[in-house]
Amino acid sequence: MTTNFDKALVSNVIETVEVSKVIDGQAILQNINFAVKDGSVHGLVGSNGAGKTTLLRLINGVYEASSGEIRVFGKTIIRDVANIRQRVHLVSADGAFYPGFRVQDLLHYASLLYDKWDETRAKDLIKVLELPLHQPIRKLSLGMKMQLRLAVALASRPDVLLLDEPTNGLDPVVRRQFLGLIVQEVAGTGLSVVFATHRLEELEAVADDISVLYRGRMVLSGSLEGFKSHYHEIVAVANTTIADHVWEHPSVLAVSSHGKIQSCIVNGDTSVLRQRLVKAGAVHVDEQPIKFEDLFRALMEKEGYTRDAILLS
Ligand SMILES: Nc1ncnc2c1ncn2[C@@H]1O[C@H](COP(=O)(O)OP(=O)(O)OP(=O)(O)O)[C@@H](O)[C@H]1O
Repeated sequence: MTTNFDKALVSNVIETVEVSKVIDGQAILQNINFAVKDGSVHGLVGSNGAGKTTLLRLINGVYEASSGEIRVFGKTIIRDVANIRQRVHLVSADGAFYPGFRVQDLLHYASLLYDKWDETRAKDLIKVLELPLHQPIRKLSLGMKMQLRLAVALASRPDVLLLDEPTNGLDPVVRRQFLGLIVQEVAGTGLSVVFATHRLEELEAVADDISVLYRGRMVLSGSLEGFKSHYHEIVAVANTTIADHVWEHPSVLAVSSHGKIQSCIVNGDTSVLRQRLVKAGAVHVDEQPIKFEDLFRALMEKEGYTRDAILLS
């Protein structure tokens, strides 16, 4: 039986409802609710080992959920993996390749595998990515292999592209080209993308929505615009250290101090805190937009995720 996908009827191309994954008795993901809007780029970030790859593998049907439900285009995926892989393409550095194949052999193989294979698109991509058609795949560099994976993925004309740390190993010029291709594809074809990465500045440039995982739990999910309008950085300059209790407010996510300059990340209205800071002796209080990277760090710190530097003697 094949699933009859009807993209036109759904606004979320991917939905996970209370999804958990247990491997060898270890809870890898717990009660994950995650939704990807049609035609959007959804960034997936988190600490190392948070469960990003596992979530992508669940969506692509590599893994089966231990509990909960995964819907692709509104349909539960459980027993239709082959059909899903025609429409939901996972690109990751450890994806299987046939190292003895030449680039052109792989393209031929992919053309037989994918129903919607676009030969013209494949040739164009190989050309712009400057990939050597006659070279065995085992002789390609890490970055070239990733570019080949992207070319195969885009030429297979998926509805959803799952990218697992796709820009690892790419030089800055190729990385920019790679991101440009993704954005172009989303704008031109309505492709939806889930983009797992540690490069938060890349996500700020391309993502519509961002979800943050920490130790198998979803700690934040929403639109990048929404985060930017809700979270702000308050910077206070004071001649003395502002007492800890002044910063203690439910809206304050994290506080940091650099001598006379102290700052914090605030969720929501900043007016109460600003007044408290002035009362506590701040001579200058300023509010500025937040970078997602700073919000991410503050969230991780709040979750208790910190690392000390290794001191070498
Ligand atoms: N097949 C497996 N068997 C046992 N444990 C696994 C397996 N796959 C993943 N894990 C564990 O699940 C957790 C989440 O791993 P996952 O690769 O999904 O995280 P990630 O967020 O992609 O990490 P990173 O950013 O470091 O790539 C880790 O603790 C990992 O060791």
